Amino acid sequence: MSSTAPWDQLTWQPSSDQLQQFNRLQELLREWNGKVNLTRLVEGEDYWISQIFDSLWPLQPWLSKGEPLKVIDVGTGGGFPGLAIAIALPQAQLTLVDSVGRKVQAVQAMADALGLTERVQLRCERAEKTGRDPHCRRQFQLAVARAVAAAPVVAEYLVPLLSADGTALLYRGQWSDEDQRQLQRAAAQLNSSTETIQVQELPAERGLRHVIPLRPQGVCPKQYPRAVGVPAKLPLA
Ligand SMILES: C[S@@+](CC[C@H](N)C(=O)[O-])C[C@H]1O[C@@H](n2cnc3c(N)ncnc32)[C@H](O)[C@@H]1O
Repeated sequence: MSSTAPWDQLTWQPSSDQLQQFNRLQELLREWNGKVNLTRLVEGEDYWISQIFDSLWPLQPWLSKGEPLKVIDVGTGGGFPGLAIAIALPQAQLTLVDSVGRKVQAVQAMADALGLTERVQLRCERAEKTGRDPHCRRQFQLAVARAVAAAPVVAEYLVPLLSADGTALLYRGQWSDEDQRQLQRAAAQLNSSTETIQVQELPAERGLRHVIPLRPQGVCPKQYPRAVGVPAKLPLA
């Protein structure tokens, strides 16, 4: 890592053990990327800024509290933001979901190699199924998704998973007023609402990032998420 650590911009700093785990995760990604196409963001600032920092900057309120927490990462792909969160929040239980079996196997192997087996559970399934499973529905204080689908689609995946006091974090690059209007319409149908948008300029001129928090306003109607494929085909907005 370069001497200008990206988290100098955050209120949270990783411990030396956590830094070692991030380094180990980078080695594991290199190893697994040779077998499964997980991510192209593995080296240098691609890894430290576009993967680790970008996964963690929206979590500062949770990072500073360090309380026990159930977190779900939907569409985890090569393990982001989920594995970075598991390292940064040692009190958290993580559930990572992806529908692609070979990615799930690789991320499970990486979690095991990092000593996270006890706290990280992988599920190979569509998010529409996860949201209807009573073991998952309304169970999570934090539900996150990065680069998975359009925001109204992601909202339909995440909101049914939230506990009454839970928060969904939708990681986005660009964000427009029209995006916000569409998401608000979708959120209302899910009995939830958007909170203040978080904005962060990534270090090393890697662009602007937005995270849109959603909070439940009551119980999510039973019909959501709809059947596999329907949220993406007929987005709520
Ligand atoms: C572009 S990748 C992003 C991976 C990771 N979140 C990241 O930011 O690097 C999107 C991932 O979402 C998964 N995905 C998309 N729709 C899904 C769904 N309905 N259920 C489960 N996984 C889904 C895909 O299989 C893919 O691995």
